[in-house]
Amino acid sequence: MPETIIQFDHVSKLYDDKAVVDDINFTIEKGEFITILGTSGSGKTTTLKMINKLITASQGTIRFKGTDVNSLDSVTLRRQIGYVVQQIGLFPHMTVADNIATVPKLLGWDKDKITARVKELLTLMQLPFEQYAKRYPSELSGGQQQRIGVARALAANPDVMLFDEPFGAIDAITRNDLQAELARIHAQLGDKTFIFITHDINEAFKLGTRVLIMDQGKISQFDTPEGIIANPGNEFVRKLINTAREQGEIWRVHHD
Ligand SMILES: Nc1ncnc2c1ncn2[C@@H]1O[C@H](COP(=O)(O)OP(=O)(O)OP(=O)(O)O)[C@@H](O)[C@H]1O
Repeated sequence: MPETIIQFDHVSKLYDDKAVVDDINFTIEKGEFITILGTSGSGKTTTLKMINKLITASQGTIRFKGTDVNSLDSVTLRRQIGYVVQQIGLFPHMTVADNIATVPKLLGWDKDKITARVKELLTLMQLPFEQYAKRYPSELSGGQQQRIGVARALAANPDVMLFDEPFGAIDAITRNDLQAELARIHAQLGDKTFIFITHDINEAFKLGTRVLIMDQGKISQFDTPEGIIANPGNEFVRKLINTAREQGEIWRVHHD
């Protein structure tokens, strides 16, 4: 049975009377990998930040596991929601292990449990503990730093992970590796819900079990990649798919 984890019910966000998120409705089930795709300024980040209450909705109701987020304490809510952004924000003066252990330490876990968790997460990220635990962020590549950012967000075992363009500043080859790793991690963790913002249609369609497409504060379409390709919901979605197709043409090789 699908189990709803997040629900937006007529949610809007207004700045100076202008709706940047405009009366949106959607439901996310536990264990899904949702990608949010849209042009710059379409309201993706605002939508994501309303889930963990970094931004408060102006209208409507957002439910986390059935409870209105407004009636939940922000700290308690955020403990259940990991958050990864492009500007990773690792603490530069702390080792990799200490960075990953930030939240477990705040929660007062004992030392052995923290070390075991750090080891487990570094293994999951395919960064050997012996080699990486004592390094500082400046001694890692951008892609490795991003993996540590993901490990840190996963440390206290949240139900939901929010990703705001985490691979935006990463080169194409590393980005491809990180996409594959994230898909593997999601599959390996089993019941975690991932919500991932990207500008990149290929990334969105490759990673998402469903893709939520936003345009000017509204949802253009929310469906599986196959469903969207087979049946684009409106002109904006059709344009988006055609643009990706045209870009793909560049790589077509003629053999004769
Ligand atoms: N604090 C604010 N005050 C006024 N307007 C804001 C504020 N924060 C965001 N906006 C506006 O809301 C709109 C949506 O912003 P948002 O960051 O959600 O877009 P986005 O789809 O994530 O864009 P991008 O892909 O460029 O990050 C934008 O037009 C932005 O200028």
